[in-house]
Amino acid sequence: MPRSHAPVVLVSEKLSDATLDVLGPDFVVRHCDGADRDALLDAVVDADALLIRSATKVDAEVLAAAGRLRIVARAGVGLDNVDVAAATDAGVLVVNAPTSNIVSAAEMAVGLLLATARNIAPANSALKDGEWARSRYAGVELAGKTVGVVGLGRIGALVAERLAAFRMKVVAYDPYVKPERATELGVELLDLDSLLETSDFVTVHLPKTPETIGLIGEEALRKVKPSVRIVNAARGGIVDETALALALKEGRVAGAGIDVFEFEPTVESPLFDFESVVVTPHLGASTSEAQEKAGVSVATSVRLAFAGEPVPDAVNGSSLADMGR
Ligand SMILES: NC(=O)c1ccc[n+]([C@@H]2O[C@H](COP(=O)([O-])OP(=O)(O)OC[C@H]3O[C@@H](n4cnc5c(N)ncnc54)[C@H](O)[C@@H]3O)[C@@H](O)[C@H]2O)c1
Ligand SMILES: O=C(O)CC[C@@H](O)C(=O)O
Repeated sequence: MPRSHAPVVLVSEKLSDATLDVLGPDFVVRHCDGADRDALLDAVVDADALLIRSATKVDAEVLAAAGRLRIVARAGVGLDNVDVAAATDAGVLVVNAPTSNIVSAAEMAVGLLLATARNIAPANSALKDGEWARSRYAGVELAGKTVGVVGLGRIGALVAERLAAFRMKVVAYDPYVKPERATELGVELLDLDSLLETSDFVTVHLPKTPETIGLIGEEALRKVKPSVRIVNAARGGIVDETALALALKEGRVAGAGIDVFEFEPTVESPLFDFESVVVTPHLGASTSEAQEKAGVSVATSVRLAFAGEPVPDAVNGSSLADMGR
């Protein structure tokens, strides 16, 4: 492809160097800050492809500004920041990298769960502040406890396998999963209420959809054991932060591990008031391995698309030709 005719790829978030290596000289790569709305709206005007992570919101306004756009490639799993229906209407192919960061996300959830069980974060802070507080930070074991996995998809299944190795009983709620899959994983499928009533830990691995927003909210949090610890490394808003803060305050929940927030980026949440809550700034996919896989995956998809080939990870068609491009 001669450089003067090379498609313009707009990269709106930090992606791995491997992403750019895969694109190579066949593409003109430009960068902008996808979280800066005005900068994004300006830069997208002459982009043929847009490469994003979770902080760039691709909605109808961005798609309308993007006169030449043919593909949006999400270097990760969640597509809640992309209006896929509007992209389809605009003839824009949407792809993600659905397996790139699942191991990292699962390991993060297990890490948060262990951190909440053993008070690792507050004990660390207290000791560094000069306090040797052994009795204050006594915790609980995982072995013999029940963990409820809400959403038994790719990440939920990896979490289930890992927590079974800690000798936990694993139960799950996922009305869309095949019972044979649960059996294969050694997981008992339950309805949501039974999971909430019986679990010592609850870990959420759902996509953010109108159905899942607030699923773990006031009503659900009135059904849990007071000793429960809740982990959300899926999406902010699936666990309602205000309802969780109230449940913690009233002693209806013992602790939580939270990687994702309703509004991101944020430096405020009612959950920050609780020592029993460990928080991280959406780090589930932030490992060198996951970022390399995600970047290579989306760059490969972009190459395939512009070569007129089918793109296996496309979610609203299979090639640019399918989108009338
Ligand atoms: N913290 C992070 O950095 C990070 C990293 C990767 C993914 N994620 C999030 O994790 C989510 C899950 O990823 P995945 O790869 O496991 O997705 P997946 O599609 O493989 O699994 C999601 C599961 O949720 C189930 N589900 C959907 N709607 C449901 C509902 N209303 N009730 C119960 N179950 C429902 C589905 O049947 C599916 O089994 C992603 O959508 C993304 O938002 C976060
Ligand atoms: O872009 C990120 O770093 C987060 C990705 C993660 O939340 C996902 O859904 O894949």
